[in-house]
Amino acid sequence: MPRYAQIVMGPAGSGKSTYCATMIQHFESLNRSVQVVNLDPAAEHFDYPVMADIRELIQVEDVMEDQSLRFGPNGGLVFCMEYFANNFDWLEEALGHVEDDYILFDCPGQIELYTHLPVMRQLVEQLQQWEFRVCGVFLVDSQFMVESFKFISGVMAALSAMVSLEIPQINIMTKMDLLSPKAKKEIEKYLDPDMYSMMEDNSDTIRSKKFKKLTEAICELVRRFKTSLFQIGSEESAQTLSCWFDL
Ligand SMILES: Nc1nc2c(ncn2[C@@H]2O[C@H](COP(=O)(O)OP(=O)(O)OP(=O)(O)O)[C@@H](O)[C@H]2O)c(=O)[nH]1
Ligand SMILES: [Mg+2]
Repeated sequence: MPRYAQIVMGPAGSGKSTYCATMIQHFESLNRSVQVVNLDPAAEHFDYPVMADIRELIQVEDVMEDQSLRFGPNGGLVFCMEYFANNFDWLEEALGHVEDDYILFDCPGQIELYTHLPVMRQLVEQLQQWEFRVCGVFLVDSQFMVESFKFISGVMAALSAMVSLEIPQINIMTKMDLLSPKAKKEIEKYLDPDMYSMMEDNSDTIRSKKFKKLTEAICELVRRFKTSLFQIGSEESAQTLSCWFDL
């Protein structure tokens, strides 16, 4: 029997740990079991029991205190994640060999982990070798997305993770309860958006022709990306993307 994993990603403070804690409650109410692995070596606390915690392997604080390394918080985190990637046997032992497991990986918020560093992809490949079916869950704070240009930026971050990991990915807007009444009224537009008409709505904001051209080029890039995803056969990811863009 395969095992299942969600890689829970997103910028700092987007709600990853809250999502994991909420999913545990949700699974419990369905009488199903789900386990969480904390992969944030700088985590201070979380509201869920963990089956494994990367801090047992390495902690950012220890790396920063090591005078020979001279890392700050971000460099320290990258060092920890690279150390983790070189020690996947620790994870293998922590996961054990329980069939039919469902595991959430609560990841750190440094966006570079999902854009150009190889560690998350290495993790995905390793999990797949251990016969996990892996999907990505990318969280973005909805408060930063209810304006067209911020929305494009959030979508690009999610897209980077999709391109980098090449796994089915669900993109989630979090903290909807904190939206202003006005933003709540407008949210439908962002759940099923038409990027080109959004640009028209904001023509006042786009003062520079060059900026408008750049925005159009980004929309076109996403449209082409969708096509190329179909070509390489990753249809599930392309369908997720189409939930964000009415292309
Ligand atoms: N109101 C509200 N607050 C939320 C929601 N999701 C998360 N929060 C709050 O947002 C803050 C950050 O949430 P976390 O779950 O710690 O975010 P994170 O992505 O794990 O953060 P890092 O691990 O530091 O990157 C906490 O104070 C949460 O209580 C939500 O849906 N609604
Ligand atoms: Mg967290």
